[in-house]
Amino acid sequence: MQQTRSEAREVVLSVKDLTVGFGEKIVLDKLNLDIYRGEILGFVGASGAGKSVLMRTVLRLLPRRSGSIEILGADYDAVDEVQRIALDTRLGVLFQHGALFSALTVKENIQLPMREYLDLPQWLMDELAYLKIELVGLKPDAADKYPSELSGGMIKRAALARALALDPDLVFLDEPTSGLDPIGAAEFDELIAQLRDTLGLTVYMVTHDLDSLFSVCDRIAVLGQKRVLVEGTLDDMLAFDDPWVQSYFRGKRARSIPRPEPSGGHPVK
Ligand SMILES: Nc1ncnc2c1ncn2[C@@H]1O[C@H](COP(=O)(O)OP(=O)(O)OP(=O)(O)O)[C@@H](O)[C@H]1O
Repeated sequence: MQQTRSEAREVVLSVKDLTVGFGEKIVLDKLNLDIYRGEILGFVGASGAGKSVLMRTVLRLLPRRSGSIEILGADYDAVDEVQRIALDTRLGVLFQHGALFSALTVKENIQLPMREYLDLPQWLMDELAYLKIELVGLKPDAADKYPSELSGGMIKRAALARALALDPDLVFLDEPTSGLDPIGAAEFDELIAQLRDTLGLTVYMVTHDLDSLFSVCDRIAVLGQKRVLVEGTLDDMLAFDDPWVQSYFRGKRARSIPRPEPSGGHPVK
């Protein structure tokens, strides 16, 4: 039943038989993964399993040995330079720890992708930057602040504003709530869900945060044994017979987090 519904949905990222390695070491081996338009996919796995490697390979920051990656219906290897740049503008990335440029203000950080990809007058880039700042729930006076003057939560929001600078379709978030206190993390999760609903974003979120997985992710994929071990709903995770998956989703921490009702909205689709 679920498969029929998934098949009808538009695939915005399709990874097929992806193999990535460093020297003798194979990190990902014939990995397959699809992400559907409008969903928030939570990507989990043990430390060192290769979550960041996968994200960086999809973003073409790392080379792959074999396999194909289709983003928004286009095969990166088959498009020309102009189409490649156009595709890049439809992707937003929030790297772990925010990764803002410390010598630039929030506004200038947000305007970096605009400068790189668009040819806009300064006044328009200023207006757009203020729009993004508002969109992520920051006050306008954050625009002229430097990253060192911001709290951890504000840095995450500013980095998210930069990821949204070019109005992307697909956003990659690498551990967006790491380092935030539980309230800050819950607010950030709420913001992600809100942006998905209002902007129609598709979100690929690498996370260790069980609260995020339980509260905002529509689907979960687990990386293990160099591939996607299991993907689906929380119930699929709970039913999956693997020691790491069982201890992760049924462990003490997981049990202490209230799960939403299956019919109540987010996690089960
Ligand atoms: N540039 C690189 N050169 C060599 N090995 C690398 C490189 N990048 C990553 N690796 C290795 O690939 C493996 C997967 O790393 P990765 O950072 O993707 O793990 P992860 O699942 O994101 O872990 P974590 O949850 O701790 O962030 C690790 O063994 C790492 O040492």
